[in-house]
Amino acid sequence: MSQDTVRYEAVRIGIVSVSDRASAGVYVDQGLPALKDWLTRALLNPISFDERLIPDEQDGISAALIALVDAGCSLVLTTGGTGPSLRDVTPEATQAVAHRDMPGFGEQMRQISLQFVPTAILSRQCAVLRDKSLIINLPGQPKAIAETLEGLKDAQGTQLVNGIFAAVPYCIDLIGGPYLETRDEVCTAFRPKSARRVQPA
Ligand SMILES: Nc1ncnc2c1ncn2[C@@H]1O[C@H](COP(=O)(O)OP(=O)(O)OP(=O)(O)O)[C@@H](O)[C@H]1O
Ligand SMILES: Nc1nc2c(c(=O)[nH]1)N[C@H]1C(S)=C(S)[C@@H](COP(=O)(O)O)O[C@H]1N2
Repeated sequence: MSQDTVRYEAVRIGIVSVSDRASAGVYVDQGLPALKDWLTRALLNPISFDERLIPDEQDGISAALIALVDAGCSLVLTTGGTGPSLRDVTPEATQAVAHRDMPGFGEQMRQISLQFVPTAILSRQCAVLRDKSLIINLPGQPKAIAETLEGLKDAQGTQLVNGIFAAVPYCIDLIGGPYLETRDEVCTAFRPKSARRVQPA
């Protein structure tokens, strides 16, 4: 058993790429690889990914989210389908399975994304809780995944605007999930002092 396995709790993460064209094979999906790449770089915990590539259909998206939560995913990230086009229904599908709303994530994502593109204002992305799972919508542009999760850094790596992932580990603590730990060079998780665990040497 590796040191990582001993020290860090395992986490199951659902990743959902919502794209009519990628799911139909018109273009190669870049959403799932981008999500896996960023999460694997950011987290020290061993991750098992449960992935779905599906079209922009509200009922199908909601069904996928419910299945991932029921399968024990503490975190579910979607990418795509958050804009104003008539086919963009990911926020509606997410709200339809919500037990509680977490509006701060959408607010912060739009703030971050405005540092990158003026059209950030067009994203209706949201986050919700369902049972013991946090579900977060990210925009569909593959580059937007790291931008929203990680935030904005300067050339020296100094954080200028916090990414939303900084708040995810503490949120997962509060809903009874595994204790998530991040690599600081990618993302520094914020927890109040009283919630920090001392790691064994
Ligand atoms: N899963 C994906 N893989 C690769 N590129 C994507 C993916 N999703 C979106 N993109 C790119 O980002 C752009 C904006 O994403 P958006 O979610 O608005 O897609 P869309 O225009 O609704 O089309 P579709 O649902 O068919 O991907 C797309 O036009 C495409 O260039
Ligand atoms: N960080 C970031 N956020 C972004 C973008 C982006 O390129 N980077 N694109 C915007 C655009 S152009 C749109 S239309 C909305 C919704 O995108 P979606 O339909 O692909 O989810 O996300 C916005 N948010």
